[in-house]
Amino acid sequence: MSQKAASSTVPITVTEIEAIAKTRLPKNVYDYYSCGADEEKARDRNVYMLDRLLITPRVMVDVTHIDTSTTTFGKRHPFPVAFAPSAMQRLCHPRGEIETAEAAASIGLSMTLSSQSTTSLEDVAKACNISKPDGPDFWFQLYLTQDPEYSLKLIKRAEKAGYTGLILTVDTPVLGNRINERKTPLVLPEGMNLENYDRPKGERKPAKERIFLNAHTVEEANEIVKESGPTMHSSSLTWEHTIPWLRKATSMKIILKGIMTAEDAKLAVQHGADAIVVSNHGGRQLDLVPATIEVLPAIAGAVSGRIPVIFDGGVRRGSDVFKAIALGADLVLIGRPVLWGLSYDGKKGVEAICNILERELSRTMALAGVRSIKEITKDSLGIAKWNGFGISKL
Ligand SMILES: Cc1cc2nc3c(=O)[nH]c(=O)nc-3n(C[C@H](O)[C@H](O)[C@H](O)COP(=O)(O)O)c2cc1C
Ligand SMILES: CCCCC(=O)C(=O)O
Repeated sequence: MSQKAASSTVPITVTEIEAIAKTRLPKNVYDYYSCGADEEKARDRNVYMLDRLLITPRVMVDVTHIDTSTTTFGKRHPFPVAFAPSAMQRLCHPRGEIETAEAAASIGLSMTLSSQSTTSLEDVAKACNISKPDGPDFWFQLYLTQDPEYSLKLIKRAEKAGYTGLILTVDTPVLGNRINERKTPLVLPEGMNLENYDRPKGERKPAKERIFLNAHTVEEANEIVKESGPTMHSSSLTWEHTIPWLRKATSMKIILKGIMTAEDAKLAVQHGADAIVVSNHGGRQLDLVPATIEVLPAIAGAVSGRIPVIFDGGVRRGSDVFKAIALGADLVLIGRPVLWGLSYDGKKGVEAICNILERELSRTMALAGVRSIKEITKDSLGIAKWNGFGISKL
């Protein structure tokens, strides 16, 4: 190894990039990004359960050519990773969501813009020319609001701007109990707004200076809605009404984010969802739920290839992507790693995160003896036996 390489300070793992981001972000912003709900057990379990899975490598396989690419909805992804929606990215970088979108476009990975973005959906679309036929898919994440007409306007705007998928987040009827956020409420600085919500100029922010258009309890929601009006999130989504209503409203793909059981996955298929995201919201909603990797096999089994199964929660290495694919995911979303990359070095930082994950995935595949995404199956995985020595195959 050359002296230069040996003394390089360039971060080479996602964890190293997070450590740098932590030193650059104000404490309350870092805490908001990193936190989970309640005792953060679900957030930590996502990572812990991925770590418990072991890879059982096969040798004497010619791995001279590794192909990490995959296709969903007819779009080719250079590797099976896309960006999860995450709110308020200008808190980590002055150009926030635009830098993230530029990184997505340059690497060719799909991105979901949060409805709670600090850059408007139109500005992101324009900056990155999201309708380019050879570019990646850009999806728009939606929290349905109390007033369906208000949501409808947002949906129409997203469609007109060129977003091809609508990710409806279904795990947030009320906000999870985020202890840090309750103790030190995060208030957006002057000049920063939730740009997709077209409140008339000068109208005050939601009650109690909440920046989230959501409440911690149903009682609080009923109180706040009187003051904050139609932008308040809805707690009344149902299988019977919500998907048919969305179907009428838009021709974008409808993707349900926050599915954690095989039963709900089947209902999503029955009600015509185009895809689901297996997600516990990065452990930020209900604490003490299973890790997403634990529920993935049953959900993938229930869906049985009828629609794409997208996965998120705790993915920090290429080997985590490998494990999720092995257990039935078609595509893997990363949430916090994008925020760490953005805080570290804007677009370049997000690209660095992607490059790290791609290289790690490709190396994992070569060392495990598989050559393509299709060849990654649960045959490559094992788990240490609870009560003794040895490995159980999954
Ligand atoms: C700071 C932050 C903001 C988030 N904002 C949103 C959001 O606006 N909409 C949404 O559906 N999910 C949101 N999520 C959840 C992510 O989309 C994703 O499910 C989760 O972060 C995945 O876990 P990971 O961070 O361990 O990769 C947010 C997550 C974080 C950490
Ligand atoms: C109402 C939720 C706001 C953003 C979000 O989803 C998160 O912080 O996890």
